[in-house]
Amino acid sequence: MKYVSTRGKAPELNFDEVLLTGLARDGGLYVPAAWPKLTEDDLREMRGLSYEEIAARVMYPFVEGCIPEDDFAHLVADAYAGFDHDATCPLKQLDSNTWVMELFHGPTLAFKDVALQLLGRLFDYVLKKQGKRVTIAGATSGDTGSAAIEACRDREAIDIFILHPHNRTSEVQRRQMTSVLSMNVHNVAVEGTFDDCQDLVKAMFNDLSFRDEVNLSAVNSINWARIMAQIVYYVYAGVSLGAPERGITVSVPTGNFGNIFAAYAAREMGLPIDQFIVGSNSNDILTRFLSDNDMSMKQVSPSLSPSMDIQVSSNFERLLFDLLDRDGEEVEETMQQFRASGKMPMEEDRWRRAAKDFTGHCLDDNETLAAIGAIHESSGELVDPHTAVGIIAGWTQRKDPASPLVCMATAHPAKFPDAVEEATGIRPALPNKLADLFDREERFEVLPNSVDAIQTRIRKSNSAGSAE
Ligand SMILES: Cc1ncc(COP(=O)(O)O)c(C=O)c1O
Ligand SMILES: N[C@@H](CCOP(=O)(O)O)C(=O)O
Repeated sequence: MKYVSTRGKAPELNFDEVLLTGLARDGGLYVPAAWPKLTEDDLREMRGLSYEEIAARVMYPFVEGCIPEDDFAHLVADAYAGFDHDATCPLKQLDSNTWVMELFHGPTLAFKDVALQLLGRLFDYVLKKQGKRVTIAGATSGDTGSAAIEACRDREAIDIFILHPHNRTSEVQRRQMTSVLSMNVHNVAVEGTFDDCQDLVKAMFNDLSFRDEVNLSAVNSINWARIMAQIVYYVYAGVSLGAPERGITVSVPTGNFGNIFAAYAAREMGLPIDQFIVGSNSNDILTRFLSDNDMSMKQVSPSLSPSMDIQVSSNFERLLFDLLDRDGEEVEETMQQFRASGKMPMEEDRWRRAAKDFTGHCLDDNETLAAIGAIHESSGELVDPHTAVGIIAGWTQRKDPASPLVCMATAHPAKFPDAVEEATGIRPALPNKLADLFDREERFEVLPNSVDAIQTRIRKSNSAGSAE
């Protein structure tokens, strides 16, 4: 499998290069040169297989040529062995034709574990084979950070720096990151928003001499391997609910567009998906784009679903690449205009193509609280604010009531206990593995929103490491 950049100028890479590279050297994102196909028979044969077996089958074409099939199957099985549900990502029925796919049974209680538990192992495998070390820089609005830290802590060939927006994550999210005291883990609270953190990471990747000096790698969904691992649960949901004979509708609480893009990738591979529903909070740039072709940035406002407090959804560029018929130059121009003017130019017929498959819906904080309450009352389920946004988006926007609606439950309710308690009167307890989270020592430093400050911090740590 070869990978190409959405901006068309970076070299084509194979899987292990893509894994270590993160952002392409031309500023684009890597995608497969062609989508591997799942035939109807492939889908039928997956019925009744375990999550791990389906995962190994779905992902193997993406790594073929770099990792032998047996080794890959072992890495996959090991990645999910620590999940605390036998089905790994169970599907729970909410009403006669709505399912919730629980993606939060990994170590840090969010869907990020599904990809990052595998990524940590893939990094280890490839770095050992190549005798290399990397510095990982990641941006988080709360969940990627802890999942990445958990996946990379104490790994010999990795130093990991995670930037989170100071005072803009939930306390549980912050403590999950900052209470990991491993020597190779560095938490930085940036005086800014998640978008600022993400821009800092991208700026470090675009500084080619810095990225080569420290061997920069990524754990955010700019890294193709993240998307690859997220494709699996859509296939798992689809075959569990009748694929290839029957399609599904998916509803996904969306921020950086990685999760919903993985659903799109699953459809490009052959899984029947009838509709993609994008749920947002009051930071509603994607909903405005899908309803009115208005992709214009506004000031980001903090919400009860902080992991979606975002304006620039990185992975939208991967969809844009397909909407612009894989013309890298046009993608680059469009992205530059978006960054310069704050508004993405999009021709009507291209926008119509996107709006035909994708539907957006946004909820403000009051509606989110009401949603958590209503879902609890009607089904008995406690859901976190992100999941609630996705479920209501699904219920209001599904076009075909006969198509099974699968809503992605992206975080455990105990990650956002204040909102859940306000909405239902019930404070969800942290699972035992995190019961002492509020007693653990924390370590992080606060730095200004400045590339220089972050680069200096990374260099300082690298030179201390090499002096030891
Ligand atoms: C709990 C939760 N839900 C939804 C999202 C949005 O997912 P994505 O960024 O893949 O669109 C995130 C963050 O990414 C999250 O942490
Ligand atoms: N909501 C995310 C933001 C980063 O998204 P990613 O999927 O690109 O890693 C978070 O939890 O940090």
